[in-house]
Amino acid sequence: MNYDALLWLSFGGPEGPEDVMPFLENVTRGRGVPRERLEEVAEHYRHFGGVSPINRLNRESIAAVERELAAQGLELPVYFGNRNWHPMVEDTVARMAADGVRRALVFPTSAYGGYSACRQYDEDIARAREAVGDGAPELVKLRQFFDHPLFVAAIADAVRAAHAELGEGTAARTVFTAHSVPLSADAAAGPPGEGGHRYSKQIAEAARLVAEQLGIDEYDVVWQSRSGPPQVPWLEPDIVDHIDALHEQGVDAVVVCPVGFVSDHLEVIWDLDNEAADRAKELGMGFARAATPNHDPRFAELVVELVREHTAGAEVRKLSKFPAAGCTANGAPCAPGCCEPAARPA
Ligand SMILES: CC1=C(CCC(=O)O)c2cc3nc(cc4[nH]c(cc5[nH]c(cc1n2)c(C)c5CCC(=O)O)c(CCC(=O)O)c4C)C(CCC(=O)O)=C3C
Ligand SMILES: [Fe+2]
Repeated sequence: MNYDALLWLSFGGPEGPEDVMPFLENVTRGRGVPRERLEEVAEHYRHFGGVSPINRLNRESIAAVERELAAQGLELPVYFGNRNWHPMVEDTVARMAADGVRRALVFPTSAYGGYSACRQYDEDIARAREAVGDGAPELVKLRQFFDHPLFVAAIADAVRAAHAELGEGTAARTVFTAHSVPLSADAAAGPPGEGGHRYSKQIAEAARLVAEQLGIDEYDVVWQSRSGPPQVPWLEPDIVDHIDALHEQGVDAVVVCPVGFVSDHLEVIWDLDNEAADRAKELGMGFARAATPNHDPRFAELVVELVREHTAGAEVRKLSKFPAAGCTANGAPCAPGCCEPAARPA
């Protein structure tokens, strides 16, 4: 096999109250996020004792992937590194080099394109290799998987289960959510010359594929967890406002599916299970939240299948017409100028 390891690359999250502010400062450095927004988000973390579930969830997924690799007879050690919190990717890549890893595949914990969901993970790879210097391993990032049949099937089953939770006979509206991004970032998503909006178009496509599998014709795609200064426009509507709008239209129950995320990290459990669920309750609406795919056995199978595309010539399975993007070496962008970051406020 031409690869020595798999690097699991994620966002990171605090693991105690004293981590919260330094973590948030890492996330927002140079991004013009107002102090009040940081204080507000810090409160969300403190509500859970300053511990985000994201690192634990990643460790659980890694264990499942290790079992799946072993079951398929693949000997590939898995390393874990994050963009914003320990284990930091720079430290992990240094350890990989010390362990003699020459070439590794990288699984980013985001299924989509766009700056925050794809290109920023390339930047993390480049930064980590640069920090290690000579002897840093070659790092090949796995492709976007929002349209992979295993991903779509796992989410479709989760949406079906959430509808079942509300009970037979409840006609709940299915609402897909993803992390909002600045409109300028979405406009710049994708290779130059394609018209942009790769991120929001891929979210819409994933939602369409899930709805199609379930035979659902009526559904919505909305956004959550907006950040940044209030004067900068981000993708809308927000899920909480959308619940109000559905209520006004006479909809009496919703199933919310966070199709933009792979695990129940803090933005899912705060923004959906608290804020959106509370609003639905206030309005007397039924509310159920579809599980994210990380605990579904198909998620580990998906990761191993993406690995096998590189190690065993496995078929590149995908359900959409979007090109298979995001697979790059050593942090290069997919194409020059692909998914450039939004202009930062001075
Ligand atoms: C597209 C997207 C994804 C999905 C792709 C992927 O999964 O990678 C994602 C995931 C996540 N975002 C997360 C947390 C945060 N995101 C923030 C801020 C921001 N997110 C953005 C976008 C995205 N974010 C953007 C454009 C900003 C503004 C700052 C900037 O321009 O970069 C902030 C700052 C405070 C605030 O919310 O204002 C926090 C704390 C966590 C971890 C939660 C946990 O700890 O469990 C995860 C998985
Ligand atoms: Fe975020």
